[in-house]
Amino acid sequence: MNAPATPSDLSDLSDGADGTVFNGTVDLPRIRRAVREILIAVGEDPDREGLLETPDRVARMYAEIFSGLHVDPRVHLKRTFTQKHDEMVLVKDIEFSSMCEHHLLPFMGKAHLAYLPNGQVVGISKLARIVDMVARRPQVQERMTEELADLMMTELNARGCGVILEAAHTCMSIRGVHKPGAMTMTSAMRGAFLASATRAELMALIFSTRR
Ligand SMILES: Nc1nc2c(ncn2[C@@H]2O[C@H](COP(=O)(O)OP(=O)(O)OP(=O)(O)O)[C@@H](O)[C@H]2O)c(=O)[nH]1
Ligand SMILES: [Zn+2]
Repeated sequence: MNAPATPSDLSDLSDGADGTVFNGTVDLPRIRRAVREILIAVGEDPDREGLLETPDRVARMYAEIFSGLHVDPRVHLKRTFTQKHDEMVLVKDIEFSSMCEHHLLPFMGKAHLAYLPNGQVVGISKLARIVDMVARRPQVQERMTEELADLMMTELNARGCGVILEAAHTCMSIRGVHKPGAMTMTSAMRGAFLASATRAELMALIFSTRR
């Protein structure tokens, strides 16, 4: 069996076997071939009119929703500016959708990102940008939560940070255990947010104003 292709393998290639061009990071022709195989395996006819373009659509879709594998979210946290503000900064209700690595089905919900600045703050949109980037990978919710916390803590030189994700997993609703409405909550606390008072303040800011 061939070793899985890495981004650097693919970035050297300009054309796929069927003459189409790679986007530099994702092997689109390979995905097309695989989707065609899946259609045959489930008993479909990939040559019927409605399915003719499906392998290509799915390939382009995966290139989009897994684009976070080929980018470094730290770029968004490089530009900080001096601002006296010793209290918590929280951006809450950042909507995201990601892909469960066990079933390749979406999980989607909201991310809440908070940090305690250390003389420098970052543009608030950048916190939403790192959520978007990290979300576009196959993963489990716990890892996504931890990665966001580590990114903020390290890149912002923060005194502390807290990340809370709440998400619905379609692998738990449309199949398997069939529990639509179940929400999975995960949190990752670093530095000053490990103190119960700071953690409690964060929870109150996120959840107490909700109807
Ligand atoms: N901890 C965690 N588990 C997840 C996440 N996404 C999916 N899962 C779970 O991953 C597990 C995979 O379990 P398996 O027994 O290997 O797979 P399965 O037979 O398809 O399991 P069922 O979903 O129970 O039908 C399931 O319990 C999923 O609910 C996630 O983000 N975090
Ligand atoms: Zn799943």
